Amino acid sequence: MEALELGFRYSEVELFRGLSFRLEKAQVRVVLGPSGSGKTTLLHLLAGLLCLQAGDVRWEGESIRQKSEEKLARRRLHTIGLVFQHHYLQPELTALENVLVPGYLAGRVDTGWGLELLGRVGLEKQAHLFPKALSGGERQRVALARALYNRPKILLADEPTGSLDRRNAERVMGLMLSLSQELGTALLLATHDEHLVAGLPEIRLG
Ligand SMILES: Nc1ncnc2c1ncn2[C@@H]1O[C@H](COP(=O)(O)OP(=O)(O)OP(=O)(O)O)[C@@H](O)[C@H]1O
Repeated sequence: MEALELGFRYSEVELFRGLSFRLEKAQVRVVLGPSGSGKTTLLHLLAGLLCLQAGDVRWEGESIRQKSEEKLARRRLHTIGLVFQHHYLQPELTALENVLVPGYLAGRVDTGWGLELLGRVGLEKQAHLFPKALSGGERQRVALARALYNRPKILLADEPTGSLDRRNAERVMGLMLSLSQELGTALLLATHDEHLVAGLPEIRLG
């Protein structure tokens, strides 16, 4: 993924301008900046969820600028995995069914792979539980498994540990780093928590 001279403003407030960087296969970068500096906005632009103003975003060398909503949505399924501060699991689906949702959307459901991913995040025994029966850390681990189901090229994570205690935050962080390395997925992680990501290469806003 490539960001080329990205700029964005909400009316009078300019969040950033001339922001360029590349994310290669399995590369990790952290977006740091105070509250309101535009971390979420940047991730939404990179995911094609917000209209570009200045500059461009390229997925695997291809500009997303001219793509229709429909084309973008189809490409996004295989290109981008998303994890947010809130897990956004479907309450009426089990952990396994939640992990399989991107597979349904992409027309490629593989229960074995879903179970394997749940195993990788330490939740094989919870596969058939509903989200309400899981702890906060467990729900976020299901959300991570779901984000990786289609083997995306890039995982975009927006404050993914923001609602977890220290121990769970470190566990989710560790899993995100190890699984994305293993699958060759690049990771771009926005956070306030500088301690949790100390030593990782950063993009600083604000
Ligand atoms: N739809 C919108 N219309 C106007 N201003 C907006 C809109 N969405 C966000 N903003 C403003 O843009 C700024 C950046 O928001 P953004 O959510 O990207 O920041 P952030 O760095 O992710 O913040 P936080 O760390 O608090 O989540 C904020 O000042 C916010 O109020």
